[in-house]
Amino acid sequence: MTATLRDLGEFELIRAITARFALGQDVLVGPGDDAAVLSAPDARVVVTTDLLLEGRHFRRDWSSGVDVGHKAAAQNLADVAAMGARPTGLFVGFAAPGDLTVDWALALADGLAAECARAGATVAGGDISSADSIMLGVTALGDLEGRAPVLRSGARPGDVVVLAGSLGRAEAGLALLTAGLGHDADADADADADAGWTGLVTAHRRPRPPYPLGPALAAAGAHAMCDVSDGLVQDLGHIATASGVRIDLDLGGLTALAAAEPLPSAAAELGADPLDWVLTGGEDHALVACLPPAAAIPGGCERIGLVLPGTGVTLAGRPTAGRGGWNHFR
Ligand SMILES: Nc1ncnc2c1ncn2[C@@H]1O[C@H](COP(=O)(O)OP(=O)(O)OP(=O)(O)O)[C@@H](O)[C@H]1O
Ligand SMILES: Cc1ncc(C[n+]2csc(CCOP(=O)(O)O)c2C)c(N)n1
Ligand SMILES: [Mg+2]
Ligand SMILES: [Mg+2]
Ligand SMILES: [Mg+2]
Repeated sequence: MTATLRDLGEFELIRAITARFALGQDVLVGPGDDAAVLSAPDARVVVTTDLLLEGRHFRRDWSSGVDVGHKAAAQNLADVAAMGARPTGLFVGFAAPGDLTVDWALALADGLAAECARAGATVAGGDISSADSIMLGVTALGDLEGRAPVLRSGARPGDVVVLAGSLGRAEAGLALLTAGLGHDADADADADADAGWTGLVTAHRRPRPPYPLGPALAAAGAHAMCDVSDGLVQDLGHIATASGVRIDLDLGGLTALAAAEPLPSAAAELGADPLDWVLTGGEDHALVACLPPAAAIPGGCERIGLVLPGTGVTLAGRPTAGRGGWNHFR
């Protein structure tokens, strides 16, 4: 019989989970005391928090515990990188039903640890409770290393909009799973197994934000930056509003992204528009930044648009109305 959380009990579970987390270079006191202690030589610490709920952000029949751990960490670590900071520590609030297997909970811890390792961070603490379905509340910290934080409000007309990371792939993977396709893709698929439709499903299960490019874009002089959690048009809309500018997207560049296999073949199978996935798909956690025109674009980033006077987000000068993104209450 497989042991459940009820069998193990809260404190043995905490012991088993925290044994999976190494003490990171920035963590002076990790899990085990009333609070953690992190070093912050720069004294400017970035802090962000996000929820991840079963049924809303993931399904247990579509994602393994390791997958959910990767996703919960990535969702928060990308926000740290989007401020131009280097991720340091993660705090994980975890609630689950008592009949969840211990194996699932420890797989979650392994996924969290592995994604933290991708970003150079570690899990420094958390909390555990019981609940009717799985709920994760993750908080991430990062070090600005002496740089100024890159806000949503700093874009200026003339800036070039650049993209680091992928767009539309997680949304395509979700669409495949929803249609009952890709469900057979191995639930423990390695994040590097990114060929074909399996790679799209993997992108939904384990987003791979380009963490080092957050600090790199900040160092290159980015005026504004955010990660794409809800969809490119919607998230750039936040930059446009906060900065009081218009952002015009290049049709050619985005069409090329939508034309890159396997997006078009998956879209054809589902009767979907791959450009819609690229423009409105969330959860790839790419980084988008507005760079001054003279700045060198860091390797791994590509130009996708231009900042202009005005308001809103346009595509080759045309309104993007009707192309929105994820909204929890609509
Ligand atoms: N319940 C809340 N209380 C206080 N501040 C909040 C709350 N929810 C969101 N915010 C703040 O609003 C801002 C925007 O939050 P939002 O969650 O939209 O951004 P995000 O985390 O980058 O995106 P996403 O949640 O889609 O990944 C952030 O500064 C966040 O701290
Ligand atoms: C089972 C299941 N159904 C739907 C979705 C799609 N989805 C959920 S939340 C979100 C935006 C980002 O979340 P947040 O804004 O909370 O960070 C998206 C695109 C999913 N991932 N899993
Ligand atoms: Mg949020
Ligand atoms: Mg964000
Ligand atoms: Mg959101």
